[in-house]
Amino acid sequence: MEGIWLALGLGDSPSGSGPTLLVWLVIGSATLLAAHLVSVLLQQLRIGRIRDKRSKLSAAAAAWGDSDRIPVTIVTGFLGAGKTTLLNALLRCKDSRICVIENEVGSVGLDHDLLRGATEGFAKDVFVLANGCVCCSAGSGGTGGELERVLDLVLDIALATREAGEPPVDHVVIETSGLADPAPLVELFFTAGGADDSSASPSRAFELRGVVTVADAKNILRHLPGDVAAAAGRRTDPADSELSSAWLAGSGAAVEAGRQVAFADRIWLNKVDLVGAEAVAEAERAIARVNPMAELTRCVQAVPLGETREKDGPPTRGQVALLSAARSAWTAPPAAARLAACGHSHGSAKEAAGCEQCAGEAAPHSHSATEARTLRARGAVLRPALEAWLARLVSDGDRWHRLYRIKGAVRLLESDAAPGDDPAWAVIQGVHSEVHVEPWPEGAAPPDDGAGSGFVVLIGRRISDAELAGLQEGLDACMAGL
Ligand SMILES: Nc1nc2c(ncn2[C@@H]2O[C@H](COP(=O)(O)OP(=O)(O)OP(=O)(O)O)[C@@H](O)[C@H]2O)c(=O)[nH]1
Repeated sequence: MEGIWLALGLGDSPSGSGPTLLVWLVIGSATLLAAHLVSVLLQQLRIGRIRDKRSKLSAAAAAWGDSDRIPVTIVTGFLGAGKTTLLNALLRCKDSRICVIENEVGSVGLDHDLLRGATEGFAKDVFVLANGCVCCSAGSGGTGGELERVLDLVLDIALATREAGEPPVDHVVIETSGLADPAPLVELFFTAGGADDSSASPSRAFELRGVVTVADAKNILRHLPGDVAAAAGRRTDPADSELSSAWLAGSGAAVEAGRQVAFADRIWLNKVDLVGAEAVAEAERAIARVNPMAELTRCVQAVPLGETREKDGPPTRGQVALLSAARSAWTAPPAAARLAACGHSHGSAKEAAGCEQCAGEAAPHSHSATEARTLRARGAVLRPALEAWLARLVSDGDRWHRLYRIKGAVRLLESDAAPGDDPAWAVIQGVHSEVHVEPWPEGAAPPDDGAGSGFVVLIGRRISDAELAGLQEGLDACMAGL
């Protein structure tokens, strides 16, 4: 044993302690190795199970007739444009069974709670993608991205309901996060649904009906690349070729907003109540420069102008028509344009030039330095203090420019609350300088944030740690009793 001790380079074995230490070293290494082997084995078993399931679903999808395909609509649009408002209306379509696949940005999700509130009493299914970015999780190959697994699940439900003779799934609506690039999603369905598709992947059971982009009439010019916006207004008018090359190169603060408009079949120009006629026309010109093919509809609360919708009533005829857009209404963009529009982070000039990853569907990428940061509520907050803090938050310096979206769920006490009163959950909704505290939707479950006391998610650019710490202090100061 002394010899081994010396061979290990540990010097002389202190009498009595050397062999014991060595034994512990050997036991420790063996335990680590065993744990690693068990984890690899479990992972392999899991992959095996997923592959098994996928091949069963693939076989079912291959036998699925063209007319049986489940229609899919992708609803996209920049942060705060009104996607959830539109979905809440669509989910009240009593006569059809709609599956919603919901994807959110931020470490704590909120939209699905709000959607669940809307689905109370209706036969709907809402799936939430745990991964922060639907465009990064789609089509990652192997056992499939997260979206594909959710589609597997929807297909499974569709097969089971069909066998049981229950009402079939009529439509799948995928709501992307406000920061998603819809291109990989569109490609997932485009490559899996065509008549020439021989891959028989489960996504063949779905048929993309269209991409609906909700645009915020008040803020779209801020989000589209500056040169596109400028060309739509009265300031400059660069030649079309210059404009499109600048846009395709990914200039501007939020290149995703440009892509969302670019991929649309239909554009819901929402929130026209917040701006004048000239600003609406300017927004429409900017949109048309990016995507002159899309059908454009002016809306308030995601309801087309000229239609009325009762609160909590069924969707309007125009809203329902969104779901029935024919597949022929859209075409995949030319590959060259997709590559040029990439704007992803590349590790090398070679990658950037060829960008094969970006031509694929699962390349992780940066979001123009846009990020979601979370503040934690450490207890119930007082409404007047919260409202004053929110007003300061969006009026301090240039912050409102950098903050695209504020979303939160807090437990709120009114100013006249008496000791012992229970706080009520409330929603914080903010888009740039506009921020409101709204009642929690009736029937919606409280958010599951782990701590149960609420949170505020800030989505924007250049939110430093120091700034975040200052904002956390501000929120802490809103706590009742502090
Ligand atoms: N004034 C006005 N407000 C609207 C309109 N449509 C929606 N809103 C409000 O705008 C805020 C954002 O709407 P959402 O439907 O949550 O937007 P979203 O696109 O789902 O937002 P993200 O999930 O952050 O991407 C909410 O407070 C809505 O009530 C509208 O037409 N006019």
